[in-house]
Amino acid sequence: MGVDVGFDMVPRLSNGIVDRHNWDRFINFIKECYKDDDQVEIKPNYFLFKVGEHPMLPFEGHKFLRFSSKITWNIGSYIDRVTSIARAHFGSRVRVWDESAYQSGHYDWHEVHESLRSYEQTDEAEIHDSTDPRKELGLPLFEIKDIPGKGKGLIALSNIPQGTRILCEKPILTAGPMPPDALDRVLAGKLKALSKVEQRQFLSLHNNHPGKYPFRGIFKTNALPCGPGSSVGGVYPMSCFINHSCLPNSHNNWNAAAEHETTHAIRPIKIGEEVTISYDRGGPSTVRQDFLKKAFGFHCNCSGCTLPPSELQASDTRRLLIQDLDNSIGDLDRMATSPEKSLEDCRLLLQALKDEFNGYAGASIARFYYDAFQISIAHGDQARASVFAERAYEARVICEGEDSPSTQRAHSLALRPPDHFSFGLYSMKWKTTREDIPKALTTAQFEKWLFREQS
Ligand SMILES: C[S@@+](CC[C@H](N)C(=O)[O-])C[C@H]1O[C@@H](n2cnc3c(N)ncnc32)[C@H](O)[C@@H]1O
Repeated sequence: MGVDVGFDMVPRLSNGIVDRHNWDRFINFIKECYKDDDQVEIKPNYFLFKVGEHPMLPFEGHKFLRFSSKITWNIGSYIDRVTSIARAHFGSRVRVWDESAYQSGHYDWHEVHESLRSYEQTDEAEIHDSTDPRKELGLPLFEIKDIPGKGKGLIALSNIPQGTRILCEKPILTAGPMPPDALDRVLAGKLKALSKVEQRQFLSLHNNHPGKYPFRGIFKTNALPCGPGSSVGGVYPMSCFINHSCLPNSHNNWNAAAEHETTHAIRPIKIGEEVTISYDRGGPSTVRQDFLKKAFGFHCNCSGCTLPPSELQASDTRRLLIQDLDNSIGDLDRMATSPEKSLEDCRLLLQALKDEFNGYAGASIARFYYDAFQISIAHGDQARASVFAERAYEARVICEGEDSPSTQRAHSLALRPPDHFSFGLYSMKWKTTREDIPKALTTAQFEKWLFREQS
């Protein structure tokens, strides 16, 4: 017998880039604190504290639920110190409990023992990440190669973890919309002013529209919009070699502040795999196929378009659902009068995106968490707005990096939701503060609270 004391991580950490980064900092801190202590042993996958009941801290934070032990003569100072370091890194997520004060932990012991067992196994992707010498040495992550049926494309030379910045480039040139002859003339003028190397880079790009206006043809085939919906396009030395997939593994983004284009891995990419982005505008496979044929002159044979018939039908249904939900979330009258319905649509849409993109929906996830933020803050709910903005931030870090203005904006809104212009715009009927974010719910309960689901 005896009483247990310790802390639980509530809600548990995700395997996303932000939580991983915070956990790594915490683990490094622990390592530094106990580097001269024989009672703390570094095992391949975790720290083992050889006091009390030998509590452990794994190197992979998403596996961690609890640090605790029965009270013995030598454990107290270890529990206290690890708890205060954890608190400094994770704040109110660290839930302290003490059975001698009639408090019990948040998780049941079955869950905790399962998490402890998982410490022994290392995730396959992480083995690749940590042992890949190319990444360590800063060597190129890809090569440009001929790809059957697609012209050239980018092939990964190493395993690329989610969130990695694969490319960051300034445009060779940019241009806005204008009639074909004028565009060709403008481009010819811009080309003349470039260096020989840049001229060669531009002229080596693919042209889907050969004929009267060769410069315009190259531009139309390759230009990436300078921001969502922008009519100005930019042409890049390497980013323009990235081919399309309807289930892309990467996301490209124009950073207006830095005036550069980035490409980030939105899911882990295996060595030898092609790096892909999406050129399409959504919708079911036939609509995507028509668009890609008309705008880019190819028939898409990506893994999303070549699913077996029943799976393709399910995917098409999800894509239509995503479009319908997107439209209804954009209805401002509904957001004002029935915000709970708009929020429910966000929940359904996020679930449909996760199902359709196998958990890696990239920037769409950030966009719809931001919609959920707007719905909440427009009715005065700072608590939920803050959580939604934090999730939009985490998704943006993966797709665009910390230096993107949208990422930074999501981060500051997570800290100060009322800074948003629409704070209380429709009502204050959901009024809360950030202090009202619940701290003692299970993950499932927390999600229900977040989306205001009736139980
Ligand atoms: C921006 S370029 C991409 C690089 C191009 N493959 C090259 O060799 O320069 C766009 C063109 O690449 C080709 N392409 C891109 N994605 C493709 C895909 N999934 N299947 C076949 N062709 C593709 C099409 O010809 C398209 O017009």
